[in-house]
Amino acid sequence: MTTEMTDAVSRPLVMLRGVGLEVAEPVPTRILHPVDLDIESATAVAVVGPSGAGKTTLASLIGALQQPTEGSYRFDGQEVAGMSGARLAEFRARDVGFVFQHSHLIDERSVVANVDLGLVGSELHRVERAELCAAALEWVGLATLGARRSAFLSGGERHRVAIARALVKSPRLILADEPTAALDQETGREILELLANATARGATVILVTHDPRAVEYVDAVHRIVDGRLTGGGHS
Ligand SMILES: Nc1ncnc2c1ncn2[C@@H]1O[C@H](COP(=O)(O)OP(=O)(O)OP(=O)(O)O)[C@@H](O)[C@H]1O
Repeated sequence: MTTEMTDAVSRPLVMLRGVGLEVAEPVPTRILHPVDLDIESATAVAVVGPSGAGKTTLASLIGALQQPTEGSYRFDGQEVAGMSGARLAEFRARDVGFVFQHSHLIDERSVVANVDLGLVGSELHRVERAELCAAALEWVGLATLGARRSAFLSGGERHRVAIARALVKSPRLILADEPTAALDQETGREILELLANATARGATVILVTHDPRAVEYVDAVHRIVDGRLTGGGHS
């Protein structure tokens, strides 16, 4: 095997080297101290730590929702830090599926129409889109609810739809920020399990969470305290 091939096989999907964030306004503030972090492809990891520690900030840098003020961020070997706004938007649209604390569905639309929002910008034919949406809904266990108006769903069902919307384009990365915070215990577990199972589809899953149960579902846990990654471990 050539060196290049070995690199391609073994390199992490997400590779951060000295990635940090300092904001200038209203006063210069260090939000994230330089972080080195590798996340392997098709694994699930949790980012944990106290409130205000910098978990969401780290996730937003990995999801390219904002740019670091220093360091190198390689996604599958490609440098993301320093990409133009248009290329970042392309990267997010193609490679990242976002799941948030609240499901952010459009209540007036059907379940399947909400899932289809995950394909906005794709050039797929309507029939292919419908097939992908149906497959995503089946995967999250809602195959029979496609036509239902989203306003009539339970909290757990809404989250499943949000996960289907994130997964429908088969992104390589899924970023879930506090996905269980608004759910009861049992439903929270189901959602954690569903997200962790996305690794079987080849997705890499990052869970930002306060939920101590999340560690049971992931391959590694990374802890942030006061804007510093204090070490990670495989669970
Ligand atoms: N753009 C910004 N400008 C100023 N302060 C910021 C900015 N982004 C984040 N912060 C601050 O940085 C700190 C870390 O925020 P972050 O949302 O990453 O924490 P967190 O660990 O996700 O917290 P929580 O668990 O409460 O959601 C907070 O004090 C937040 O107010």
